[in-house]
Amino acid sequence: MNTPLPPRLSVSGLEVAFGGLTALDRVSFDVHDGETVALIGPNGAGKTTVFNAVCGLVKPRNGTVRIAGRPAPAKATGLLKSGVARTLQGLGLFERMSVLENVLVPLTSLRDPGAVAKALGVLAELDLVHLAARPAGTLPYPERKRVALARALATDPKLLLLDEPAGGLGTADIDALADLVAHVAASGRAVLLVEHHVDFVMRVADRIVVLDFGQVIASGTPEAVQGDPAVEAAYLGLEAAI
Ligand SMILES: Nc1ncnc2c1ncn2[C@@H]1O[C@H](COP(=O)(O)OP(=O)(O)OP(=O)(O)O)[C@@H](O)[C@H]1O
Repeated sequence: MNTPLPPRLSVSGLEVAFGGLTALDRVSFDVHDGETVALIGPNGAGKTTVFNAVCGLVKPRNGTVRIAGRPAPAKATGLLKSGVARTLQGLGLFERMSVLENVLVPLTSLRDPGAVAKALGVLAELDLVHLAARPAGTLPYPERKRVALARALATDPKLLLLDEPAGGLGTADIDALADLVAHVAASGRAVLLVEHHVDFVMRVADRIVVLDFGQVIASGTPEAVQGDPAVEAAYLGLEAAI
């Protein structure tokens, strides 16, 4: 009999406090290979803190983060080696460096001998080759977002963490992004994304985990979560009501 594989990401009983503020309270969820999970919730619900805890940027008071059954490494290079890549809300591009140089950064830190070929490959996949020599800071926002995504995909991660990937994009770019995320998941990768854009979430997520005041108040398929009274109450009065 085959032993089932552990989830690509398993967050269990996560508790994070900032001084007297409990930012995460016993948060648990899994993300499996080939699955896209969206983490949603009102402002301040704790979504970014989950990402930061997964990446070792904040230390939980309690709970565990496991990547493919092993404790998550705390350092950036360790995470890359474990097959984890992340995009940031603020993109975090090196503005004066070229698009190609930005995408090379994680590959170089892994001392990947095929770095240039891989970077060019991912730039081609994201229709960015023609911009490879341009300083990242000179590009329009949607292209800069694509560069950040290319940089995250360059190391061929098994788990991709996307922080507000649809934020600031127009309809056509969001459509293209949704197709890309579907393609990434269909290739067997696990995707965890934080997002406020409800239509995008409903379109790409296999499952949604809803946070409010640091607690998971609902989780399930987009259809199940959409009709959940606790979710409606959490969003009550907010423009982004799901
Ligand atoms: N470094 C920090 N020091 C103190 N408090 C923090 C810190 N980081 C986050 N918090 C607090 O923790 C709570 C959760 O914040 P977090 O940024 O994770 O929420 P979020 O759901 O990502 O919000 P948003 O949708 O606005 O990005 C908030 O009350 C926030 O003010």
